[in-house]
Amino acid sequence: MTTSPTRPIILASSSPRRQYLMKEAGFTFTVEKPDVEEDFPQELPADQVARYLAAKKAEYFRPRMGREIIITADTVVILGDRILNKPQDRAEAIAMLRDLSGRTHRVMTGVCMLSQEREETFDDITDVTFVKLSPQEIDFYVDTYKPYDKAGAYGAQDWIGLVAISTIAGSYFNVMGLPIHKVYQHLATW
Ligand SMILES: Cc1cn([C@H]2C[C@H](O)[C@@H](COP(=O)(O)OP(=O)(O)OP(=O)(O)O)O2)c(=O)[nH]c1=O
Repeated sequence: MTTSPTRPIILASSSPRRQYLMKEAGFTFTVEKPDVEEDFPQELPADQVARYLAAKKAEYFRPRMGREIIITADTVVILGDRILNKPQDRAEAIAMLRDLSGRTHRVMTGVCMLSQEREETFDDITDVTFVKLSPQEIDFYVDTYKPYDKAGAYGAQDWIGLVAISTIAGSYFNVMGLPIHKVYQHLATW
């Protein structure tokens, strides 16, 4: 039922979760990896960071674009007005999970679609509530799952998502890395 656009799609992402979601939604695409430093201006409001970084990843491909549609994305975790990106090391991962424990945070994924003629950027928000986690549970998770490639130091699809997420308001797949329902809607207009 998925009608892929007539132009080839490049999913420019190294995230296996994004590749999985695009495939399961029925799209045909090739994968390339953006090689971009994921930094952003400090003065940028937290709710614009995901879209900014998605657009930055897409810009990387602009000089080499043919007739494809490039799709890039970026997922950030926002706690209060702090952005939690990927943890640099074990200590930072543990600190992030201690902060997330027993509280509600916001997950934003920004998506950028780029062709030679058109650029579209959008995002999606999911509010996620964690139960309280013990220091032992946090240590176990970090040491076993090594969530260094994940924003906020956790994967909703991992053990911690199963035992710690009490409520989700919004798209679960957005938390995993791609608001696939919005990608589907937007691609129908390309
Ligand atoms: C919060 C959360 C994040 N994540 C992942 C999604 C993203 O892959 C990652 C955030 O990093 P991103 O920079 O968004 O993506 P990436 O570096 O993995 O891939 P690329 O830039 O090549 O597209 O965290 C989960 O898998 N589960 C979760 O619950």
